[in-house]
Amino acid sequence: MNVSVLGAGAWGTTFGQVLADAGNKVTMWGLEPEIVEDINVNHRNGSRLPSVDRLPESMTASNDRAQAVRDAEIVVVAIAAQYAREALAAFAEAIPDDAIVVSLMKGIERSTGARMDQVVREALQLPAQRFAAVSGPNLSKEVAARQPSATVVASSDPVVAKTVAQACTTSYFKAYTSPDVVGLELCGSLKNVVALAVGMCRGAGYGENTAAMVQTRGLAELIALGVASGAQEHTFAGLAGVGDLVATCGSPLSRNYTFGANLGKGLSPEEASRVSNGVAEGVPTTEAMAALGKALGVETPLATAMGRVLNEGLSCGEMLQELFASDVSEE
Ligand SMILES: NC(=O)C1=CN([C@@H]2O[C@H](COP(=O)(O)OP(=O)(O)OC[C@H]3O[C@@H](n4cnc5c(N)ncnc54)[C@H](O)[C@@H]3O)[C@@H](O)[C@H]2O)C=CC1
Ligand SMILES: O=C(CO)COP(=O)(O)O
Repeated sequence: MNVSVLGAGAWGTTFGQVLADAGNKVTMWGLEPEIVEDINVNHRNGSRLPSVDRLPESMTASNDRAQAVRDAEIVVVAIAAQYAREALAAFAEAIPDDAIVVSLMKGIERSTGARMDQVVREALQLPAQRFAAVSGPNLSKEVAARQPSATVVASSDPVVAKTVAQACTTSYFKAYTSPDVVGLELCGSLKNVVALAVGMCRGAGYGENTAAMVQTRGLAELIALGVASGAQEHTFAGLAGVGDLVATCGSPLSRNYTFGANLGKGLSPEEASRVSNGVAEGVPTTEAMAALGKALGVETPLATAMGRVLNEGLSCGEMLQELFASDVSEE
């Protein structure tokens, strides 16, 4: 198939390689002219994905929006979540009327509280049947090294989910399908907030018990928010839920975990941001997660405490005390 990938960051480029390995013709669109040139001339993305020496020949890149999506049967979006709406508006006229649009993004829009399925569909005036979301335990460097990994493709249309899953299936990358778009979106975006908190505990020097406590209580928050939003509970027990939580909360390859670890070591959010290699989506999503909890009447002690870390400079010890402050209650 002809597939266009909008956003030539670490994951956009890695997923482009997966699609090319699966036999598709892949056109990347990148904002940065030097990245587009690097892909076309050197078959590399040295700034965002330096671990890959040579990208497949069937991957090319363009700065020209109309040219990048002209023949697309599938358009994949991998842009930092807070900029997605504005960036996509510029593609609205150019994307072919029958193309499927796939979001790889894991964030909540801070200014509106919208999930990425909502942002993409609003920005492109896209019916639900032409949308799919992809989410799972997919640390880009590991997938780029073609280590065996799996993901989930969710769409309200099972044919669309299957089409996208087939388009990104390779000998090392396995895609499962799901009808639960809302659950998948919430798993992918909200686990980043938990990864910030677990990373913070690790950076501060705490061990397995503390990390397990924060990760598990975080999962409980994800499930409560998901169920109140109409998601299916079992999505949270799958690859996109527990699977991605385990990968992201356990790896220094995760930007969210690393951002949190730097906070735990005593860096301010601004300092942690400066040394971050790529977008840490959990930072703007923290506020959105706490706001979602308020709107749905769901308690979000972890997101609320992490919000205070980011906005008021709470230390890791103070953040954990916030979690301990509630009355004795059933788990
Ligand atoms: N890296 C990973 O392991 C994974 C990342 N994701 C998600 O995929 C999304 C993209 O992540 P990465 O590519 O890794 O991030 P990155 O930080 O490497 O790249 C971000 C991309 O957003 C683009 N961008 C930023 N502002 C823009 C604007 N105003 N207009 C157009 N483009 C703009 C940048 O040019 C860049 O291509 C994020 O939501 C992330 O959570 C999902 C799974 C795995
Ligand atoms: O979502 C990811 C792995 O599944 C990537 O996590 P980071 O965005 O924290 O690097």
